[in-house]
Amino acid sequence: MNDIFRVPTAAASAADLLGSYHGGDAFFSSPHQTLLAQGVAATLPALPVEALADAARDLLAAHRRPGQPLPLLIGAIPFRSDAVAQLCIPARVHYGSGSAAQLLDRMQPCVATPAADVAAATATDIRHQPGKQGYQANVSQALALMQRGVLDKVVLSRSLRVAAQIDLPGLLQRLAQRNVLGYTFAVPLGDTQRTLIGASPELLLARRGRHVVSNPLAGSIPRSADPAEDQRRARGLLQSAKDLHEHAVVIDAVAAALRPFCSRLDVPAGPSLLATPTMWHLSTEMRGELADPATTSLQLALALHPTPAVCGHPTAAARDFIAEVEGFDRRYFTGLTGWCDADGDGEWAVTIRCAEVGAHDATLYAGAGIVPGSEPALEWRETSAKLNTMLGAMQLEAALADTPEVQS
Ligand SMILES: C=C(O[C@@H]1C=C(C(=O)O)C=C[C@H]1O)C(=O)O
Repeated sequence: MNDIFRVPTAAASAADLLGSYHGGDAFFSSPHQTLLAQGVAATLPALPVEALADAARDLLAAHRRPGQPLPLLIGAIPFRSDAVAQLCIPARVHYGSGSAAQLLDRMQPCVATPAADVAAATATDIRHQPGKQGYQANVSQALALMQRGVLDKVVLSRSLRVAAQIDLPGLLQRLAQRNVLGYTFAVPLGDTQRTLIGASPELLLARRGRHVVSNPLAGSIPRSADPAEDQRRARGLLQSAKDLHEHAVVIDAVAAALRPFCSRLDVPAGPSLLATPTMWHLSTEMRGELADPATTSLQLALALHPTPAVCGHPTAAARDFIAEVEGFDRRYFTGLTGWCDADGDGEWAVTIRCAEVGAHDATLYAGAGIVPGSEPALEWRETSAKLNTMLGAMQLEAALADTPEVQS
């Protein structure tokens, strides 16, 4: 777990900050620290991704004021390198400490709260892109390319558009309450009146001083409500040759990208299990020491992005295949969400288990890693289980179960 952050001056509890969130604020919580950011002091201009880290460093340096809190940038970076990042220096940042247990205690009343914030979304209000057949055909096509040696791994995803009016504070509270060990976020997307919101279990990169942590996840199976079956699935995942290969592809790529920045990098010999309320994942936490303490968390995160956990391997072939077959724009899904301060410290989560929420609709996303041995029907089921993180918090699980496969 990312435990390199200890809140220096805890002005509020994480639960207080969650209770203070309003649409238009930015919110980011990890298991050890919570940030609530309000207002905008400066916005990073639209830039090619290669220019982002230097521009961020310059903007943050220009906003350092003696005697004032350290400025930070918070926001989201899209999956594609040619799309626009949403990063700003907020006018005010409130820091909260908060263990998972504290959040749980404080948020318990939410469990009993009825779904007053979702305006009766009905089955016909849900649009799949692609639908089940199309998604499974994409998986089959990827497997054929793998047989020809063109691809080693590719992550194929799908989206769901739900017509509903969603109360963002209520949704954020339920996401945080249900995913206390993850990274819960809300980022306003410029002046579009849309918000990126989610609860990711995956830490791409955290840096504090010289210490860096990365915790990639890859290789997954849905949880079961039956405890014995749940344990059987977890044990099976840890022994599955297909999933261990899918995981190793990611760990090798992340370690190779991080190593040039580090004087030391410790990579465990094999993965462990990580549980979310909906999924089991194979997880490897690597820790290192930076060779050059001037390397920022944003610079490191961009050097790792996109890992084969969200794109594939080789990267360029996987990216091309995704653009060709997926049939929708991922936008911020499978990008990065987090923050970086003027000292270069920061936390960047992989933007998954998320939705883009507008005034009258939300688009939800989920993907799954495809490697030789993957089965199209099981990958569809895996992505459905991943969608349940958001659908559950929106209290729409039942609506999805009832819906016919309506494609947009
Ligand atoms: C792409 C997603 O998840 C990614 C893919 C995983 C997998 O295929 O096993 C696991 C975690 C994430 O790295 C998603 O949740 O949408």
